[in-house]
Amino acid sequence: MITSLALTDFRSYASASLPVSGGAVVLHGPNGAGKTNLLEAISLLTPGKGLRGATAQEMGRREPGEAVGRAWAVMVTLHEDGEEVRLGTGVQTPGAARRIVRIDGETAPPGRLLDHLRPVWATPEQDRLFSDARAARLRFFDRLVFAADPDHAATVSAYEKALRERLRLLTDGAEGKPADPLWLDALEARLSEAGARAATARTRALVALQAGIDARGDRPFPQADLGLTGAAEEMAAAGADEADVVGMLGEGFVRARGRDAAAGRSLFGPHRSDLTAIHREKNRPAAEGSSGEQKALVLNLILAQVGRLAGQKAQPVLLLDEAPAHLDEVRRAALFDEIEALELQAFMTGTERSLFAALEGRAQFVSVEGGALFSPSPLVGEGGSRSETDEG
Ligand SMILES: Nc1ncnc2c1ncn2[C@@H]1O[C@H](COP(=O)(O)OP(=O)(O)OP(=O)(O)O)[C@@H](O)[C@H]1O
Repeated sequence: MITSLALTDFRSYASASLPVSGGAVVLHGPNGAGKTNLLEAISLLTPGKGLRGATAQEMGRREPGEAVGRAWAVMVTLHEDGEEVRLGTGVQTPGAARRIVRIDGETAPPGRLLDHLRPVWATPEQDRLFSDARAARLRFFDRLVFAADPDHAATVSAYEKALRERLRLLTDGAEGKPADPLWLDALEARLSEAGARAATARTRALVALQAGIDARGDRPFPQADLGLTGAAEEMAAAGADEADVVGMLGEGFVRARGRDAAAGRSLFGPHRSDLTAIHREKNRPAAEGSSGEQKALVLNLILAQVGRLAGQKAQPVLLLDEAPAHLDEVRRAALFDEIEALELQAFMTGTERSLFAALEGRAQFVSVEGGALFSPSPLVGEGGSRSETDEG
């Protein structure tokens, strides 16, 4: 459980800190107050670019007129099996491109964060997840996969790195410098192995997720029948050996060389796989659903996933940006009840406190305004009041 949070020169925050209670934390305040920035900060305590998909440079605070973002830091303290663990991330020089990760003060590879915390998020961008571009949907799904299967993050990033290198080699070749065939073979071998591993992990996660969704039939959220497109995923789902998937991908990459070089894009491989969903009750593709329906489908998927992770040492933490605003009252109440029932830690944003009326007395309410955080409400289980203000 996250017990405190501190930000330094992160986005709109010069310096802010917040003691956090377990369960639901409601961040409310006007547009532009910094609510999403706070969720983004927590989303950086997992490998990747966080919930905005932004670069480390964009995250450093800039005063008007400043061209380069400052050095920034995000720190959280966790309670884990009775022990305190400190996770931190940030950059030490203004404008640095690569953020570093610290666990209990020691520099650590980002993947180690997943030993402690598994943030899962839903943002307004996902309201059109199923009708949106394929790449965004696959990224969303991959994140759900690696919340339960940390190795998947490393697999996907190794795959993407090899894919970029192969394309560079092929496009250099198209400009007259022939690609070194041995290097190309080596890259494609690496790609095929990582690609097969990723496809297998996705397929396994899909089965588990679908089971989780099916077990949630009594909830007032729409259910999805999920599927994965992509030759590698289809082979994995049919029970093929991973070695056979590696072989199929290897041949595919060789065949695609000329086409990829001409197009300047990688047109073959499991980076082009897709998550499909049928709205079960309506028996229609989720892509045709309204944004409210898509949001509810996405939340059901996320809740099924965090439900699987709840109670494990590496704790799931749910980050819901403006989710309640997009749900009707019944689903909103169901969401809040579920967060409580699963004993999840969840940070939720909304412009109006009234959207969270059902949580009054059951959650920590934090008012966010102008880069400052204020939490005057009595905290659940503590009987007293606690307040915290920081300069913005
Ligand atoms: N690097 C940065 N330096 C300084 N300010 C920043 C930086 N990046 C973003 N901001 C500011 O943060 C504010 C946006 O904060 P955020 O997105 O968290 O708002 P919000 O409270 O979620 O608003 P909404 O309700 O509209 O979604 C904007 O005013 C933006 O200018």
